[in-house]
Amino acid sequence: MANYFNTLPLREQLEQLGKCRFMDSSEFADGVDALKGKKMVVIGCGAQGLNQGLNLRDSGLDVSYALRPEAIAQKRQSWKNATENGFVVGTYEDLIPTADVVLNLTPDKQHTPVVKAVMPLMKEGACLSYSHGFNIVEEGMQIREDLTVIMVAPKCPGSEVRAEYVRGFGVPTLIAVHEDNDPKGEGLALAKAYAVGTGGHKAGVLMSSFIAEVKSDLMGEQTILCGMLQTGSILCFDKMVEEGIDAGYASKLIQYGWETVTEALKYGGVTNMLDRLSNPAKIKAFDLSEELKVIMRPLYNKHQDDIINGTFSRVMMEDWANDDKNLLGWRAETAETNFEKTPAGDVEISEQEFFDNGILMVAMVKAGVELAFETMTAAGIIAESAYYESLHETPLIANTIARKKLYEMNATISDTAEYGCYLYNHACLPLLGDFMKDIKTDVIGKGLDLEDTGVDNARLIEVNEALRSHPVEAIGGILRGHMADMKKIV
Ligand SMILES: NC(=O)C1=CN([C@@H]2O[C@H](COP(=O)(O)OP(=O)(O)OC[C@H]3O[C@@H](n4cnc5c(N)ncnc54)[C@H](OP(=O)(O)O)[C@@H]3O)[C@@H](O)[C@H]2O)C=CC1
Ligand SMILES: CC(=O)[C@](C)(O)C(=O)O
Ligand SMILES: [Mg+2]
Ligand SMILES: [Mg+2]
Repeated sequence: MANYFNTLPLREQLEQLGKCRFMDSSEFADGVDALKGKKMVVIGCGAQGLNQGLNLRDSGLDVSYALRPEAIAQKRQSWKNATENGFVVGTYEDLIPTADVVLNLTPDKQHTPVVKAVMPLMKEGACLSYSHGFNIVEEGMQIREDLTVIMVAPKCPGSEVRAEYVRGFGVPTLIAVHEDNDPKGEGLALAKAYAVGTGGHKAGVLMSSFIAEVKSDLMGEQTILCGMLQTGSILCFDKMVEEGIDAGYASKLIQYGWETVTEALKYGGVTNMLDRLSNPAKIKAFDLSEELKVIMRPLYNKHQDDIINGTFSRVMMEDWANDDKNLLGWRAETAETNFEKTPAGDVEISEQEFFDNGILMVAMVKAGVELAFETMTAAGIIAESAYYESLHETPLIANTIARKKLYEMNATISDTAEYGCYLYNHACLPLLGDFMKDIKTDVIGKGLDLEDTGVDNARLIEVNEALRSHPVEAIGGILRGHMADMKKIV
């Protein structure tokens, strides 16, 4: 097999990268009807598998789990996830032959062997679904021509796919039908019903392509969503402790700070997040983010370029072949960081204090969101997709850090995302070395010690105009307008 994207002429590459249409809510009027009475068999009861299955069942659909023999024999976590939630669990031989839709929710590294094992058992004309385009695009997996192949990709960690559904909302979702595998022309109906079943239609669904999804998803996770939050956590914690701030306070400010400041982002974009700061702090955060964007832009460009030309996938697959040596080594290193090893202190921090004492964190989120958005759209990703993949998903990732720090984030996201997060972190930590030397506690840990809270009006007007005029704010205003069911997280 070869990288499918690289076999295409530029014209088709651009066409596929540009597939992105925001779907009107009326297109989901049939709800889950196309899947009613159909057997949905999920392979892999992990982050996406369990949580998507819970949502689909609550939406009235018939969901069961086909697990690999050792998971059943050893009663592994995936077996516990499925059985403790009352799902039918069986082997591939038990469940696949009668399945109408097989949901491949195993790790990307396992997709080729899993699909090869399952395809011969699938009945004529069944449907195979993915939640990420890697296997089809980066590996060029060929699927039996009588099978329908679709993608329903939540732009969100598995745990929050469930959490937002339970709140009565959902998470932005990209759907696609693999053009080489839609023999009965039913792929779109199945994908739409699946997106309604997970609750994605309440947040927003894009008619996308396997290529557009994979080239944006890899970028989001390797930069703002996971990489920046990891790098920012480590740098901000070490700086605060170095400057004499109580380690427990520093740990708590970061662990819960990302969630607090990015909740403002989720509701009102970068503008609202910075509006939560005092005027002097807003200008300080703006200036820091501009500095960060200049320093980090080459790294964002490199990651996007490596994703587009297949270098990232090739390098990651070399690690797959090397028993995940880098992934496991970087995971172990992360666990040894001071931030991870310092529990959040038993100290009260008010919602506003997270902003006032987290100016640098706000600056890092602004810089990462804008850079990721700018770089994706420059590479041919359409604005709606870039918005979901940069701004909207950041608070959803921050929710995982609030639960159990970087450990929880890296355990909940896919192994592919975790690998990309560490790749970014390894490059960005040294890149920000000089920048961090000039950082003091007024922007992280203590807040500005303001004698004079006055600001220069011309500068403030300039900053406010710059905030509001960034393209991520324009598309964000439109897309958030369709999120009528958005709920507070607490
Ligand atoms: N994690 C996330 O939030 C997101 C993930 N995705 C995509 O969703 C898909 C699933 O990812 P994710 O939920 O993170 O996966 P997880 O790593 O959470 O879960 C994978 C599951 O698959 C099982 N599994 C592992 N290897 C095999 C194998 N060889 N054969 C059969 N089952 C196996 C594991 O169970 P056991 O080891 O017990 O057998 C585990 O339950 C991926 O394509 C990913 O890119 C998309 C969006 C977000
Ligand atoms: C959670 C999500 O959307 C990621 C980061 O793309 C992933 O886990 O692969
Ligand atoms: Mg993603
Ligand atoms: Mg991903």
